[in-house]
Amino acid sequence: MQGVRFSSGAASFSLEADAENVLRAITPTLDPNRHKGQAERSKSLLWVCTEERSKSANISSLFWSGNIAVIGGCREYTGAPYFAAISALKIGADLSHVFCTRDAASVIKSYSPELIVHPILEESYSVRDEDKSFILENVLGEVDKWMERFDCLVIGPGLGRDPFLLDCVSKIIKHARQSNVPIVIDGDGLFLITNWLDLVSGYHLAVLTPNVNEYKRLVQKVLSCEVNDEDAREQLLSLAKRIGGVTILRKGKADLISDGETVESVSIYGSPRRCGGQGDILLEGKFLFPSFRLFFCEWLLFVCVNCVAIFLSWARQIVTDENLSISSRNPTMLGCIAGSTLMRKAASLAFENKKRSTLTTDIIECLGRSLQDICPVP
Ligand SMILES: NC(=O)C1=CN([C@@H]2O[C@H](COP(=O)(O)OP(=O)(O)OC[C@H]3O[C@@H](n4cnc5c(N)ncnc54)[C@H](OP(=O)(O)O)[C@@H]3O)[C@@H](O)[C@H]2O)[C@@H](O)CC1
Ligand SMILES: Nc1ncnc2c1ncn2[C@@H]1O[C@H](COP(=O)(O)OP(=O)(O)OP(=O)(O)O)[C@@H](O)[C@H]1O
Ligand SMILES: [Mg+2]
Repeated sequence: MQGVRFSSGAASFSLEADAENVLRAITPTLDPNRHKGQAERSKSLLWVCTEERSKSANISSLFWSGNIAVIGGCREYTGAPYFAAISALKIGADLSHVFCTRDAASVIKSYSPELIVHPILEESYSVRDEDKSFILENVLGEVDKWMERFDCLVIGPGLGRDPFLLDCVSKIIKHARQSNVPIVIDGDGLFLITNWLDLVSGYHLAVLTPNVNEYKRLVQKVLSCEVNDEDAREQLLSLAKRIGGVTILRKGKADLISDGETVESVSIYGSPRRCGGQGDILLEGKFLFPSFRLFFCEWLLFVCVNCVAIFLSWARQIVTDENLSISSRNPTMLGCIAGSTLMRKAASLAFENKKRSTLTTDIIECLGRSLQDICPVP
C-alpha cells in the first residue's frame, strides 16, 4: 500500500508506511559474483539529510558484508540472543556473532552450529573487585578486534541487568559510536540507555526498539510524563527528537516509527499470539540488507529486532535512480519499516499453521517464506 503523508508543523506524518514497497526496494538481489562477507556497492544514496546526520551516517563506505553481532545472553536468558542472531542469518546476513557471558555461551552454541559465539562477558558474581578493570579491558579488546567488520550491533537481547556487565556494555556502545557502527538497542540495552541517555543521544545510527514497558520507562525518563496514546505520534516524535534524532520503533498493535523528523506506522498482518521472543526476531530485520553500516534498516524484534538490523544495513545501499521515493528517505526509518513488515508477515503465517501453540521458533521458520512472498527469487 502506498503511504499517505501529511504535515504537522515542521514534521511529516505518514498514516501507513508503504511497507512492502520499502522491503522490496532495499532487499538486495542474490548475486553469484559476491562472496561471503563482502560485496561491492555500486549504488549511491540520495537521502537528503542534515549535515550532522550525513556525517554520522558514514555514507561513503564502499563495501558491505552483512556481518551482524548481538551483545546479549547471560545466565538467565539464552533464548533471546539466539533468536536475534539466528534470524539475522535466516533473513540474509552472511555471518552472525553473539558476545555473551561464559555461562550462556555453551548453551547458545548448542542451539546452533551456525552462530559464532564469543564467551567474553562477565557478571559481578563471577568477578573479584580487583580483577574488574583487567576484565573490562579484555572485553573491550575482544570486541574491538571485530568492531570494524560489523555492519551492525544489536545490543540487549537477554543481556540481564548486572551492573558490571552493563558497565562493559556502555563502553562497547561508546566504541561502536566512535567507529560509526550502527546499533539497534533492545531489551536490557534499553534499561541501560534509559538510565544513561548520553550513550546514544545524538547518534543517528542508533535505533531503539522498545516494547510497552520499555517505552513507558523511556517516556517517563525523557519527557517526564506518562505515555499518551491519544497523541501517540506526536509523543513519539518528541521523544526521538529529545534523544537527538535517534530512530525509535515503538512495538505494539501497530508499530510506530520515528526519527524525530517523520513518523510512520506499520500495522499489516500480525498475529494475535504474544509469545516471548518475537521482539528479538524484529531486531535483525533492521539489518536485513547487507550493510547496516551504509544504510540501515531495523527489523523484527528478537526475530524482529534482528530483522531491523539486516534491513538497516541493506537500506544504506539503495540504488537511487530506480527508487527515488525510497532512497531519499532516512535508512534507519526504512530498516524499521522493512523489519516490522517482515516480522509481522512471518508471525501471521506462523499463526495460520500453529494457532495458539505458535512460538518464536515457528515465526523464525516463516521468515524465508515471508520474504519470498514479498521479494521472490526465481
Ligand atoms: N527466551 C528468552 O530468553 C527471552 C528473553 N527475554 C529477555 O528478558 C529480559 C526482559 O525482557 P522483557 O521483555 O520481559 O522486559 P520488560 O517487559 O521490560 O519486563 C517485564 C517485567 O519484568 C521485570 N524485569 C525485567 N528484568 C528484570 C530484572 N532483571 N530484575 C527485576 N525485574 C525485571 C520488569 O520490571 P521493571 O523493568 O518494570 O522494573 C517488568 O515488570 C530482556 O533481557 C529480554 O531480552 C525476552 O526477550 C523474552 C524471551
Ligand atoms: N497487539 C499486537 N498486535 C499485533 N502485533 C503486535 C502486537 N504487539 C506486538 N506486536 C508485534 O510483535 C512484535 C514484538 O513486539 P512485543 O511487544 O511482543 O516485543 P517484546 O516484548 O520486546 O518481545 P520479546 O518477548 O521478544 O522481548 C512487534 O514487532 C509487533 O509488530
Ligand atoms: Mg523484548
